[in-house]
Amino acid sequence: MATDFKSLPVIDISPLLLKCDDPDMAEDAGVAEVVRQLDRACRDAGFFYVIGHGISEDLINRVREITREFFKLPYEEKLKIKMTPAAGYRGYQRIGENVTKGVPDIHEAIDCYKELKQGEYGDTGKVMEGPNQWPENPQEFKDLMEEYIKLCIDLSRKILRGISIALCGSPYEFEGKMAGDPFWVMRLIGYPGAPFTNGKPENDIGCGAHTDYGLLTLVNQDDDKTALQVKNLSGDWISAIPIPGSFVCNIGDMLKVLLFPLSPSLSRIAVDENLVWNHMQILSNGIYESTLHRVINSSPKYRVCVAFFYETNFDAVVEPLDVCKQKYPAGRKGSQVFKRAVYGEHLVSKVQTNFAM
Ligand SMILES: N=C(N)NCCCC[C@H](N)C(=O)O
Ligand SMILES: O=C(O)CCC(=O)C(=O)O
Ligand SMILES: [Fe+2]
Repeated sequence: MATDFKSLPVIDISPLLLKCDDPDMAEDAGVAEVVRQLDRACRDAGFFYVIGHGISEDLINRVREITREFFKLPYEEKLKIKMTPAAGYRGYQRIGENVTKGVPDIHEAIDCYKELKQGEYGDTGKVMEGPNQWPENPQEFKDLMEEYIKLCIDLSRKILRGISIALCGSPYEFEGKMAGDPFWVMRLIGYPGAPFTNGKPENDIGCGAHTDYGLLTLVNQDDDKTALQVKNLSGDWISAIPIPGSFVCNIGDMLKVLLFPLSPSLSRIAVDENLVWNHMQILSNGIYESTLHRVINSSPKYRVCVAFFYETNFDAVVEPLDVCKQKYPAGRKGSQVFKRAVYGEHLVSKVQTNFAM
């Protein structure tokens, strides 16, 4: 994030969706306005709400409700789809099992990932191999989620056409070699309601401050609790107050990489706090950054969030787009920083350190 934003912008992307299959879409006035708003939002906050996205509010709500029902099941039932390294880190994890910066997160979740063909990406890919583990009951669970995933993939690709135009003019920078076969992650997450002590909610950290790993995240959150917080330049936490039917959308580490040029000696994203580059950040030569965010559910009610992460190809070598190097040869802060990251390596290094098992 580059500014002291006090709220997150709302972007109606319907003009972009109308034209997004037209190679000349950038010349359309409606598209140009959406692109301007996306660019502003990515520079200022790295976060924005998306409305006019064409995914029915009914489906968005059903996906959260069926997730809520699953988390209500007895623990033994949930353990039938337990997440383990042998299962490619896919499946159910209990409260406190996911760890962020050494602190257990107060959430439970089902993690699923694009299914990889055996051996497709060598040793790195092997870590993530395995079929997704879906609950047996209710029966429609898997079908509903698979329908939702398809729509999220499609929507993300379209939003990225707009962001691509914002960065370099061509709508297709995030297709082909970079993200023509996009990896994706979906986390179905449940945050217990805050316990009350002495009449005050005890604010457990549902998910500690982090950035997301890939290109673009679509957050589908409960309408009636405010819990997701985004850090601005001054260090204030700005709440992503729910807007029913919207997605909270944010850019991840790979876009950051695409925008900033990495030290040639670094073959993967450095773990140092100040050197963490999101996909989006590398791709954009630092013009866009992935923004720190966290979750605190201070409502007494259980909160559900379905987060969809649209990433580059698993084996994409992400480095600044040529156009970004030309436009911003010295990077955003005036110092030449060359960065490059292999997305799959970044993901695996995260996943392997995310769990206390
Ligand atoms: N696939 C994504 N982006 N998951 C985000 C999870 C963030 C929390 C995780 N423990 C961490 O420390 O990264
Ligand atoms: O629960 C939320 O609102 C967001 C969760 C999140 O940031 C994540 O899973 O990466
Ligand atoms: Fe996140």
